[in-house]
Amino acid sequence: MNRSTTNKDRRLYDVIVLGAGPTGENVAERTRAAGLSTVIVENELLGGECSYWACEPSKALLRPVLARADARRVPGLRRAVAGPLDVAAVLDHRDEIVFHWQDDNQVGWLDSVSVDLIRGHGRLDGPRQVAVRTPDGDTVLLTARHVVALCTGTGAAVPDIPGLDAVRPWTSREATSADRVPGRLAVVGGGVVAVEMATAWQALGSQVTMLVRGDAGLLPRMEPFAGRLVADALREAGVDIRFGASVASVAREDGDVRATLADGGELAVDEVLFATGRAPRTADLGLETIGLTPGTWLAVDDTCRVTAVADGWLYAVGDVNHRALLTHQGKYQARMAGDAIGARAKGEQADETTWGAHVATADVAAVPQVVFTDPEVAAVGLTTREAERAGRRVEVVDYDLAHVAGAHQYADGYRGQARMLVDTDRGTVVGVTFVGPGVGELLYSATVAVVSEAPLQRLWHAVPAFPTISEVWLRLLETYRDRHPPGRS
Ligand SMILES: Cc1cc2nc3c(=O)[nH]c(=O)nc-3n(C[C@H](O)[C@H](O)[C@H](O)COP(=O)(O)OP(=O)(O)OC[C@H]3O[C@@H](n4cnc5c(N)ncnc54)[C@H](O)[C@@H]3O)c2cc1C
Ligand SMILES: NC(=O)c1ccc[n+]([C@@H]2O[C@H](COP(=O)([O-])OP(=O)(O)OC[C@H]3O[C@@H](n4cnc5c(N)ncnc54)[C@H](O)[C@@H]3O)[C@@H](O)[C@H]2O)c1
Repeated sequence: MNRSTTNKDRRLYDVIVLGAGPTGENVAERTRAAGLSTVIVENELLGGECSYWACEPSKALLRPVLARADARRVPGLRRAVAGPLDVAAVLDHRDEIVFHWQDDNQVGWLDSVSVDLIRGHGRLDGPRQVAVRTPDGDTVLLTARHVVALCTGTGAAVPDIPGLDAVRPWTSREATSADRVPGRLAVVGGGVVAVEMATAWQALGSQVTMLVRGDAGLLPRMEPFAGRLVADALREAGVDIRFGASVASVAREDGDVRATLADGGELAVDEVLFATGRAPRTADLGLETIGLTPGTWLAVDDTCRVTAVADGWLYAVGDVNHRALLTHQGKYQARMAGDAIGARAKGEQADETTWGAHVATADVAAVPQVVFTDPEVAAVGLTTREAERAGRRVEVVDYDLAHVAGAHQYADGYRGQARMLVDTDRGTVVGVTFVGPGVGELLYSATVAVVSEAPLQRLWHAVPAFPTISEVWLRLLETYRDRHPPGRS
């Protein structure tokens, strides 16, 4: 007997959320807070990629690496931290941070906000309809009175290279959950996952080789000096970085992974990590039942409503809409979209004005990101290249962080760089990039400056404490002022 066709359970909710990553959880919390009955469907672990195979475990691996690097730059402390990392302790701590890949804590939280949970794989089955295949083979049919919110995130995108399946390469999942250190690790890609994981595994004992296609350098979406400073530091740490290196094929022979490069070169390693970007988890979501194409990113308006669907019942929030693939942006979108859903369900107009209560304006104007390498990279708003492409009139203000008193205190021989982009028409800050040890915690100040569109004249009154690295703000303002003395047109 086929239980899936006989054991059907039908339920009605105001809101159905597919995917209980950080985004889905926050959508559900907001729609519930608006008084809407809400169910969330999850087919792996509550907390999503971020909690178990992305942000949390990667930062648990990186924190000791960065803390040790910082300590080694403090006179009087260097010798105390000269030894290798305690790898077993680092991996144990990582396991604790991810709750040993158990989600009981999150289940308690969901209960506390009165959101129902159905475990299983959800698929759309026509407008406002969702069919959930549960782990025991039953099907639960859900109907949404108001909204279905797709928050299904992304998985690793791996290129179609001959031999790849047989090699069983690492993706971000293995790179964040591995329980032993490969002797030799190849990292394909030069983006954020690649640089963070190269930093972590090199420090944990692997000999890391980075294979980076093209000549755009590392972190190609950021200011070029960020990738240069990170590359310099990775090389000093012993990483072999090969630019212009494309992998043509891979094979596993006698336990080794052998990568053949497009230029004919070869590399033998114990594991290969493909850190080559993300793909939306929309291939098996039933998109075809509502006229959309499976496997595609879902384009949305600023309230996260899917633009290609009529009647406004479908939202796509977080990574899956491709606006900004970051946990904090997904949660921000979730707050805005969840409140918009609540308002619309009451028959009210959503506030869609720029920076309004129901729109994710920051996705296009002020996305903050910290890359947890040594040195850290912290950036928000436009880069110089993005400003040029958008035809924005900006002035670039650079400052060497090594000249800031707080940086001297922070580390002997501090190396770092800061860039501020000033909108010359409006006299406001539209982009900031900091590179250097400890700059991650400076980023919120830059985010507030960009989001508040505070005139530079007012920022002079935001006095940074002496002697902190945040005095770089004063130096950036002075640099700009000295180029534009009063009275000079
Ligand atoms: C290695 C790595 C490190 C990262 N580090 C950071 C960082 O430091 N800071 C940061 O801001 N971002 C970081 N990110 C990005 C961050 O992980 C994502 O932006 C974030 O997880 C997106 O959240 P989400 O809820 O949209 O999707 P996800 O976290 O992917 O969650 C989606 C959920 O939906 C579930 N699901 C999918 N399809 C279905 C279905 N059909 N039915 C039921 N459930 C389904 C999945 O099982 C999953 O639980 C990192 C990413 C990687 C890969
Ligand atoms: N600290 C953080 O905030 C953090 C950390 C990790 C990941 N993330 C987010 O997760 C997302 C995914 O990160 P990612 O590093 O996987 O993607 P990415 O898009 O940042 O980088 C992908 C890299 O792979 C390269 N690449 C793509 N296809 C390739 C191919 N076929 N062969 C060789 N190289 C190829 C690209 O040129 C690029 O260098 C990003 O949007 C990032 O913001 C954030």
